[in-house]
Amino acid sequence: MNTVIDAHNISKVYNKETIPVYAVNNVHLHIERGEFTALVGPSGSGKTTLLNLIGGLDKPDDGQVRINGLDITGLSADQLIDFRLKNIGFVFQSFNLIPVLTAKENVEFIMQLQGVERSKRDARVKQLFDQIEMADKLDSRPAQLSGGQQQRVAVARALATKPQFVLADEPTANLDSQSAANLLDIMAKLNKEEQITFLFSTHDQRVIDRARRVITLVDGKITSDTAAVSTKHGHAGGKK
Ligand SMILES: Nc1ncnc2c1ncn2[C@@H]1O[C@H](COP(=O)(O)OP(=O)(O)OP(=O)(O)O)[C@@H](O)[C@H]1O
Repeated sequence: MNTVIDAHNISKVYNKETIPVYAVNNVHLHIERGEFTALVGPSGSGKTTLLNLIGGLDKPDDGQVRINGLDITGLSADQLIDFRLKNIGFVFQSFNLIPVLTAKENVEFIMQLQGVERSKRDARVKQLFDQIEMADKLDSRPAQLSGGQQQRVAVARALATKPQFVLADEPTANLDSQSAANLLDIMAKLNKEEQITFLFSTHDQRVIDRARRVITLVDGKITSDTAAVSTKHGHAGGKK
């Protein structure tokens, strides 16, 4: 067992003083290294809230989130920023690239913040742009790239510092079907060849079909957790 994410009975309640909304309601979730898992559920079911709690962008009202055994709910705001930089890659539906920077600079940015020396940065950037099949677009600015290309750069940025896992909140929501399929191919390849752990929320059935495990949230609770047959993790299929 190599648990990367261990969310232990976590809850998040909005509007506590008026009409409380249990956005995440007593959720228990384990993610093992190397998973390729989709979080699905109707609009408002709590997917973004759960990803934000796991990624340390928000704190639960109850319960604990452990990443590689470390309880991140106990960290201060500054410690969390540092922890996120070093351990978690984020991909958002709106890409969130910095418009004035080139694709290369967007990917390099966090490594620069971390003081990674130039030769190591260059080597990592080259490797990542080969992996996202965009070695010819290093110097393009986001506005010169298609949505699919921008999202591939966002995936490269998320991976630049070799995080423990990548959280992707509806990564294909703003992509046409061909770009979505291409992004999924790249994510699946990175997962298979480099054992990068992906947890992504989605409404997109084609994305759901590519996942090896599908977790369904309804009203802030996990209502089903299904693994595909014959994954390398030995999940036998059906309900976990
Ligand atoms: N900052 C907030 N203040 C109050 N309520 C919130 C806040 N953020 C989310 N909620 C509520 O929490 C619930 C879960 O929202 P969340 O965004 O996590 O759902 P979701 O499954 O990601 O939805 P979608 O698929 O539409 O993005 C919803 O009822 C939402 O209205």
